[in-house]
Amino acid sequence: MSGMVTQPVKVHPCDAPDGLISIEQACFQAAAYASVIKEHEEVSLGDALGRTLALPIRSVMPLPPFDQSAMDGYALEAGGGLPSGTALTIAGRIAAGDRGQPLPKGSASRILTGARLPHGADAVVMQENVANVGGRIVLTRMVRSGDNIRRRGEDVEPGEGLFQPGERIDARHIALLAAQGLERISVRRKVRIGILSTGNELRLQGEQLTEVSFFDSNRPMLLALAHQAGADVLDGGVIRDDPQLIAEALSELARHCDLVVTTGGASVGDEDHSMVSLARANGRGETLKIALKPGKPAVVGVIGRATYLGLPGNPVAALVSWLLLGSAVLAALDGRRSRPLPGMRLPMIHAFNRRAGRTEFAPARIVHGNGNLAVEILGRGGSARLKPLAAADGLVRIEPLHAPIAEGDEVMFHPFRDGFSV
Ligand SMILES: Nc1nc2c(c(=O)[nH]1)N[C@H]1C(S)=C(S)[C@@H](COP(=O)(O)OP(=O)(O)OC[C@H]3O[C@@H](n4cnc5c(N)ncnc54)[C@H](O)[C@@H]3O)O[C@H]1N2
Ligand code: MOO
Repeated sequence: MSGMVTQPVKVHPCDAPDGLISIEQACFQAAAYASVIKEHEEVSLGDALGRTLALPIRSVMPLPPFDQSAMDGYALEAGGGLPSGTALTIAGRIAAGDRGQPLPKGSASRILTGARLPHGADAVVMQENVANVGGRIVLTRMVRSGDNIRRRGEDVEPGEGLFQPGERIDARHIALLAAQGLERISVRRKVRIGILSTGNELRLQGEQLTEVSFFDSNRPMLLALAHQAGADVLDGGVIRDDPQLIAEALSELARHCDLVVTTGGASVGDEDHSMVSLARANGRGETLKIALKPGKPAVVGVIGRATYLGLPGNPVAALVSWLLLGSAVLAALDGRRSRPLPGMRLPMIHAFNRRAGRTEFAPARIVHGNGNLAVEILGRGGSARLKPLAAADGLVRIEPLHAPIAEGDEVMFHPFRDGFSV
């Protein structure tokens, strides 16, 4: 994936059979229609999760803020080193949060983890490495200056650059910002995503089905994925296969959104209206044919200031296309680096026959084969099937030339998890 790529990606011939473009090229082309959201706002640290930093952040204080003990034990002056067998009298006790007293010469102070090192001490010996003998400690191993001390500023120096704009805030960033005492940060406005489904066959939940209709599942899925991605979401409903109606709905959503997503009508059938509707909405764009299975057809473009993504109608295709193209566009809108989906290589528990040519994604679950982890593909080839997708632990990604797949062959496995999306 490549949201922030600045040059076209070279397409390897193997990645692009029959004039299909590679996934990287498709992501680049989709992201090229998006420009970074300029507006930003201040939020409290408590509301910063999932937001994208708008301004750089420098440290305002050193971390740790003072020299402190890394262990429960005894603070002492080791100087050039104290050999095993050295005996020291115990003077005082300093717990975390105590001010403590300066260390008298030739003595050791009881100290607990996180407590400020007393004046005069330059090392801490762990309590496991001393013997207590009548109010004194006897070292049971050599202690050197600096042992078990966290130095002021060893983690963060004052004035050091911490984060650049485009950093997406998660719990780790919140921890560091909180340790700096920062209460509010500047983040970009949330991306606004409008989503609609197209298709005469589709009905909203609660509507009456006929013998030729069924319920729309893509729009609810994509609304959930957009929420998971931290966006503000607008529901554009279900629109009939009428380019004029679709164009009007697109224009309306584009007025309020940074990204408009449709599913259905991305392909070449008589009722595939994405491209025509885009033009009628005074947008511009292009149809992509991607070396991707499922998710070959997609339309990418722009309507006014909104980026447009026309995803294929088959539900698994819509999901895979969203995870690839959607994440590239969202990263570009958010001014973030688009990162690859997290994944790990795992062996297949079974053989899998397929045609070489396209990168293939398939729902899969993790199984324990001979005590090791392996993956099993679910619902073979069903890009319209929802149950295997819902039962899966993630998606396997099979490289274009990997065919057929033998039992034990390694494939990339991308786990589903909370926030799995973009
Ligand atoms: N002659 C060709 N036919 C098709 C091609 C092709 O290259 N040549 N590509 C196939 C592939 S691959 C896919 S994927 C689909 C993509 O088609 P569209 O994006 O035009 O989608 P539709 O035809 O409108 O729908 C496909 C399928 O998905 C169902 N669908 C659509 N929207 C929803 C929804 N919101 N919720 C649930 N299900 C939905 C729809 O009823 C169809 O069954 O085209 C192939 N054909
Ligand atoms: O996108 Mo289609 O088969 O590739 O489902």
